Amino acid sequence: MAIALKSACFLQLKKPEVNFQGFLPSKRAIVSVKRYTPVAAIKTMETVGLSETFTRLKKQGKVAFIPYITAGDPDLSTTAEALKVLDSCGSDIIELGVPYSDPLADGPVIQAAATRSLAKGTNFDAIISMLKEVVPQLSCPIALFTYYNPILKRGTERFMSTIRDCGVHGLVVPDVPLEETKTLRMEAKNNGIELVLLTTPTTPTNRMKAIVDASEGFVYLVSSVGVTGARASVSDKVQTLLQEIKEATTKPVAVGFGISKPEHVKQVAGWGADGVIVGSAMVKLLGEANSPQEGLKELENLTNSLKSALP
Ligand SMILES: O=P(O)(O)OC[C@@H](O)[C@@H](O)c1c[nH]c2ccccc12
Repeated sequence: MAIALKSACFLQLKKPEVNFQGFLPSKRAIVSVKRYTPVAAIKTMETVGLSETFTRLKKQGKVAFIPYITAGDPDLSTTAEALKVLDSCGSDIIELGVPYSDPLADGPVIQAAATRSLAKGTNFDAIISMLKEVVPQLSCPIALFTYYNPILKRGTERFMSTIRDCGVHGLVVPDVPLEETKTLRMEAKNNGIELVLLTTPTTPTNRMKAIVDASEGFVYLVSSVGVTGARASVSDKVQTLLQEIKEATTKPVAVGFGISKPEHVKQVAGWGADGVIVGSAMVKLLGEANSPQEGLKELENLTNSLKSALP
C-alpha cells in the first residue's frame, strides 16, 4: 500500500475540438506577487495518491467526488480555508487551479475567477507557500491544474520537485499535446506525481487509447466540446464514451465539464464513472459571494448536496 506523508498571448489552439492534449505551449509568463500569510500548521496526516484513492473507493463501491477551485479567488487565505472545507466535507481529490491570464479552455466563470485572482497578485510561489501550510492538514490528495507556461518558466524538473515538496499528488496540464507530454510524464513520475491526461467526445478512438495508456492517476473524460461551465444537462453521449474508455483501460475514469447538480452527478455515476469533477459551480459560489465566509458556507452546502447524490 503506497502511503505518502502529507506533510497566451501566444497560445495557439491546435484543433481545440479534438482533444485537450492538443495545444501548443504559451510563452507568456504569469504575473506577479503577493505574500500569503500562512495559517497555523496543525498536524500531519497520511494521504494517498490519486490512483490509490480510486482503488480504495472502488473497494467500497464509491464514486470519487472531485471539486475544482481556482487558487487565489477571492484570495489565498480563503483558498486555504476552502481546501479544508472541501476536504472535511468528504471530497476525495481536490483539483486546484493555478490562475492564468490566457486560459484557453476555461469558460466565463473560471476565467473571471482567474482574472480576480491575478488582480490580487496571486502567483505560483504564493500558491506553493499556501499549499506547504495547508496540505499537511488535508486528508485528500491535491491535483494541481495548470496551463503549461508556469512549468515552462521554471523548467519541468524544478516545477515537479517544487509541487512534490509541498505534498501535491497529481497534475493536470490541458494545453500540452499528447506527443509532447513525454518529458512531463517522466519528470512527474520521478517525483511521484501522477500526470492526468484528458480525452474529449471528439478525440478519435486511437488517440483516446494512446491518451488513456499514458494517463496516470485517472483518465479525465471531458463531457462535452467547448469550454468549462455549468450546463443544464449532461450529454448522454458520455455513457457511450465511458464504455469505450472502459474497454480500452482498467484505469479509473472521472468525468468533468458542465456538471453542477445532484442529478448530474447521480446520472454520471450511474453510467459507470469512477469520479465526477465539478468546477464552475464551486468557483462561482466562492468567487461571487458577498463575503469569503458566505462563499465558504455555500461551498460546504453544495459539496454536501453533491456528495449525498453519489454512492
Ligand atoms: O467548470 P466545469 O464545467 O465544472 O468543468 C471542470 C473544471 O472546471 C476543471 O476541471 C477545469 C478548469 N479549467 C479546465 C480547463 C480544461 C479542462 C478542465 C478544466
